[in-house]
Formats: sequence, structure tokens, C-alpha cells
Amino acid sequence: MADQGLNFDNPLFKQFAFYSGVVIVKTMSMSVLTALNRIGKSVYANPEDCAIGKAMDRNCKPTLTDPTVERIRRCHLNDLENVIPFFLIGLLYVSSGPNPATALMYFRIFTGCRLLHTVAYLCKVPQPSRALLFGGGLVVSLCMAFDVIRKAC
Ligand SMILES: N[C@@H](CCC(=O)N[C@@H](CS)C(=O)NCC(=O)O)C(=O)O
Repeated sequence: MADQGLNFDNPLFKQFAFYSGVVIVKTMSMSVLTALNRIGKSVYANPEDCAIGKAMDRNCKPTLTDPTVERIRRCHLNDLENVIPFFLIGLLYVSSGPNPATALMYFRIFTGCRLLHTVAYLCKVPQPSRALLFGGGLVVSLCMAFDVIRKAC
């Protein structure tokens, strides 16, 4: 029987770790992108943040409505809504002994969908591109979840 452990001796867990790492780093990069845009545009959320920025821009006022920053934040939130469930259900899925080829296909589809979802969101690609990419990732997570639930019954 194949190793189903959550360690790198299990080839499937190693692949899951790789793709999870990619989407988690992608998600974390949204914080950096938000910060860079806040600094670049002097768009700070809190008065105390603005005070730091005033060294560079004396017209800085706290604002929660900058379109670029808010778009990045929505993209970040959408990542959190999708990547965290993928990671949690993925751990259960890998330990349930799935078909390795199917599992690898799921990991790749999810990662591809999430990377392209970000491109579509930030580059304002017309719908339904973003909806389809969101849907692709969601379907993958649901397939893994149903498989886990079925096997655990
Ligand atoms: N929390 C999401 C749930 C639905 C969803 O994730 N929709 C995708 C495809 S339209 C999306 O990119 N939503 C934009 C967003 O979450 O900001 C929302 O409010 O839209």
C-alpha cells in the first residue's frame, strides 16, 4: 500500500506541499502588494499610519475607498476564502489514499485557477473569466471534500 502519511516520504504529500506552498505564497504576496500601493499612493487606512506617511506626503488623509487598494484587498480576501479550505481539505484528502493521478490533476487545476484568478482580478479582465476561474478552484476543493466525506462514512 502506498505511503499515505503527511510527510515527504509520501510523493503525493510532497506534490501537495509544493502546490499549497505556491498558492499560499501567492496569497501572502497580496499583503505586500497592498502595502506597496498604500505607500506609493499615500493611501493609509488608519490615522497613525498616515502620520508615518506624512514624512513623504503632507496631504495624506486616512482613506478606505481607494479603488486600486480595495481591489487588491478583495482579491486577497477571495484567496483566503478559497486557499484555506483547499489546504485544510487537501490534508485530509492526501491522507485518505486518493488516486495519485487524480489528486495531482486537482492540485494543478486549483493552483492554475487561483493564479489566473488573481491576474483576471487585478488586470480587470472582463467576466465571466474570473467567475470561471473561481468556479474551477471551488469545484476542485468540493471534489476533494466529497471524496473525504465519502471515505470517512
Ligand atoms: N465572497 C465572494 C464569493 C463569490 C466569489 O468568490 N466570486 C468570485 C467570482 S465572481 C469572485 O472573484 N468574487 C469577487 C470577490 O470576492 O471580491 C464574493 O463576494 O464575490
